[in-house]
Amino acid sequence: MSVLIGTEGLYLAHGSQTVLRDVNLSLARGEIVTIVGPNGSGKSSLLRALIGALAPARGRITRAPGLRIGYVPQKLAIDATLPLTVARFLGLPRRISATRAGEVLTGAGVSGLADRQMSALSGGQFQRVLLARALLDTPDLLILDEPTQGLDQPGSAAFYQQIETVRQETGCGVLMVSHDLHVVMAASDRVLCVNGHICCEGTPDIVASAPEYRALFGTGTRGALALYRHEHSHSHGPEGDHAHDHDHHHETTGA
Ligand SMILES: Nc1ncnc2c1ncn2[C@@H]1O[C@H](COP(=O)(O)OP(=O)(O)OP(=O)(O)O)[C@@H](O)[C@H]1O
Repeated sequence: MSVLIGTEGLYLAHGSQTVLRDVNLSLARGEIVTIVGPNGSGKSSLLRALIGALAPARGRITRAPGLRIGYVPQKLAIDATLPLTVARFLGLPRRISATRAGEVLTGAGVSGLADRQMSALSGGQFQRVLLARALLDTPDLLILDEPTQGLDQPGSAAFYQQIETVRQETGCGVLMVSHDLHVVMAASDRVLCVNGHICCEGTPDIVASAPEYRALFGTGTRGALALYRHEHSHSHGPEGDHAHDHDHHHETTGA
């Protein structure tokens, strides 16, 4: 198994606030791993650390030599008044050939969009274009932060299907954050459930039946709007003797 990226005892902080504790993970080529967890649980911070945009407060991140990462951000605001075609957008900041633009758009499942205006794309098309941009460097690892935010259920399912196709065609590893619990459970090889630390992890079946996951998300994840209540209390050794109680209400949209 060829490990692409891993962490050992990783702690992340914003200023004096520790947002993630003692994260140990590893991701291999060809795997699709999804991170789930409530809002503010540290998911985006973890992705940002893995791409090198947030320095560890403690611990280590190891990357395979020469690892190429393609990143799809959570949000990308483009001025709607700016005339910018999809092909031009893909060529920022480095110019690319029309052939290459066509290739990555095809890889993202939207081959006909090159000449469209970015401002005229639907939410789903926009996300596909961001995916196409992430494919430009032929990444070994694709990292996606809530790539289906704002998409409806069929749109989300189609997007994840495209990720699966990319994985099959390129053999890359995929790490993504998602709130689409039902899709996550169907589309991932492994799931990491995060809430300030990794609460539980494993195959979707194992995670879905883990008490920590059920405490966060309940037993049914099929509703269009899942209201979940998180109450868990546990302690971690040997140094993390923090017992904590959470009592949050969260709304997950698009689930
Ligand atoms: N740049 C920053 N400066 C200060 N605090 C930050 C920064 N980014 C995130 N945080 C804080 O770190 C914590 C974790 O945020 P993060 O964005 O990693 O969570 P998340 O699980 O991705 O949340 P969501 O599901 O809402 O996207 C939150 O309390 C957040 O307010």
